[in-house]
Amino acid sequence: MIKFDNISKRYEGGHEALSQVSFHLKRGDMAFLTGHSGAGKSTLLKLIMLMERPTHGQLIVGGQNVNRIPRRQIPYFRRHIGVVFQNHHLLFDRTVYDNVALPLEITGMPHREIGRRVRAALDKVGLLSKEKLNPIQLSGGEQQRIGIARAVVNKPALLLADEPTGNLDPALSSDIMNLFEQFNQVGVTVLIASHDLALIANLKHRVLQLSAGEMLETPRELMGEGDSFDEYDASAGEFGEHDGAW
Ligand SMILES: Nc1ncnc2c1ncn2[C@@H]1O[C@H](COP(=O)(O)OP(=O)(O)OP(=O)(O)O)[C@@H](O)[C@H]1O
Repeated sequence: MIKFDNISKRYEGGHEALSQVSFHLKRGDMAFLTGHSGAGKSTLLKLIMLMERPTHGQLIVGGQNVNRIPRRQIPYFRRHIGVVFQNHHLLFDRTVYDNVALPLEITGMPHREIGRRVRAALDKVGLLSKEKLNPIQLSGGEQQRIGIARAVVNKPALLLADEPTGNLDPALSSDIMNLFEQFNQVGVTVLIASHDLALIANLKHRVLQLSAGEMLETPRELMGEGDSFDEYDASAGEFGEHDGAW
């Protein structure tokens, strides 16, 4: 699903944020990305979602060489990727429902289908009863769940998260990680950047560690192309009672 092959990234006028990073995350994998502040975690995620481009090396995401994806194709490429941020970027002048519906509205999906998918996503994060509220009326943990519902409403093959539990207490953080595990268990590939070493140690997933832009984990499974998005069967991601929506 994701294959970094000797990737380096140097920001304009800056130093090298990533140096010759290689790793392979296969379809259906779940991994954590750790490292000190400034180690390059956000940069690595930004390369995967094409918010930044590598300076050197080959990066394959969903079977596509990202260097060859033209700018106009980027919005279509991103539809396969759900992203969860620490500060969830919710719109506080819209309802919970509208926030989660946003990624579907821009695809021009029919309203009935949007309603079905939004409610399925809210159900997955346990917040179906809050759809009419404004996010400001929700707790920090609930707001983060809304951010997750919005990230998965498109049924992405790949879920990225940048410090998704940064503002939450340990119990809520653990709940949020359980949610990511549930999505992973139904086939979604998950990569989570996190500082929370205690939480990561408990969860026993693969850990990719960055230090000053270098990947410390011995690269595994570097051979072969990344798996393509096309092979991902979103219907395989079905769980819960929602009539086939997932
Ligand atoms: N747009 C940019 N322009 C120039 N330098 C940048 C830019 N974005 C990040 N950097 C630099 O690249 C390095 C890696 O930053 P990055 O945000 O990827 O680290 P991080 O591991 O996510 O850190 P944190 O945990 O603090 O968020 C840092 O030295 C940072 O200052």
